[in-house]
Amino acid sequence: MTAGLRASGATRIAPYLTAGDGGLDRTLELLRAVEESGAACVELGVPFSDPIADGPTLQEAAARALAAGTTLDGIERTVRAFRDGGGTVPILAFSYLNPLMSGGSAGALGRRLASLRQAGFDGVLIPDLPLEEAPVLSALAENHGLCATLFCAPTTTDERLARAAEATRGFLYVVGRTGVTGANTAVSHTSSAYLERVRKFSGDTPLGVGFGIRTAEQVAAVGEHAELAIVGSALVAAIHEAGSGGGGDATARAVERARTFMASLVL
Ligand SMILES: O=P(O)(O)OC[C@@H](O)[C@@H](O)c1c[nH]c2ccccc12
Repeated sequence: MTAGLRASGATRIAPYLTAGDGGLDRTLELLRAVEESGAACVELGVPFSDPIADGPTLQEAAARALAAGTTLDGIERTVRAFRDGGGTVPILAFSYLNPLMSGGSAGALGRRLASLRQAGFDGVLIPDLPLEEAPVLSALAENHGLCATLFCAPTTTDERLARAAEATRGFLYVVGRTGVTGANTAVSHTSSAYLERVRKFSGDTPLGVGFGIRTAEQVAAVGEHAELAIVGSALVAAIHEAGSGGGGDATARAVERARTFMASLVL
């Protein structure tokens, strides 16, 4: 995955989708649509009742997905169906720790990582994983053939940035600003000083910048320093808006909106 990102040259888009928002059948079609739209990789969000780092848009999307009965097993079946249908875009399970550990008994996390891999996931992104626990989790993920992608934020000290950059796999997720996710609190730019500081520690590791990105201009600005622009809330909101309400084929409208939104991110 890393080699592909570095080699491609241009900034690429990593869309975030909340799995099960609108139902898992819709998620399957959205995966196909974003792959066809040129996504570099997909963050597939596992809905959770207490998503502490998420703003209102993604909280609501998670609540809708849970209300629709979405489970991690169901999400795995969806990714399996996507792979069986020939889908190749890398998919990262974006999940808080709790759903991954909910098997209860010792070894539940390892079993879950194994089944994610079997389903066709390539990696995991766990926003509430403490850096102190990352080496253990990363080793476990690696044993199961998954990469564990770690985060840094503007408040991360140099010392912790060095550790995160060293331990991350795939890319380093650079949280663009403090606060929670959400396109409505977009910053017009993430300071170059911050991204240059991150780059000092990350070397050749690709950087993925996320939080508040919703326009092609922002994607281009991010592209001066990073390989990936991660787009969550704005895309999830656009899809939901197009796909809710009755009449006609709501999923077809949602999927079409995902395509036009992805296209709108390219200058
Ligand atoms: O929604 P935004 O502002 O576009 O930000 C990306 C984001 O959605 C995704 O990467 C994400 C969803 N939940 C998170 C929790 C923490 C960090 C990142 C995330």
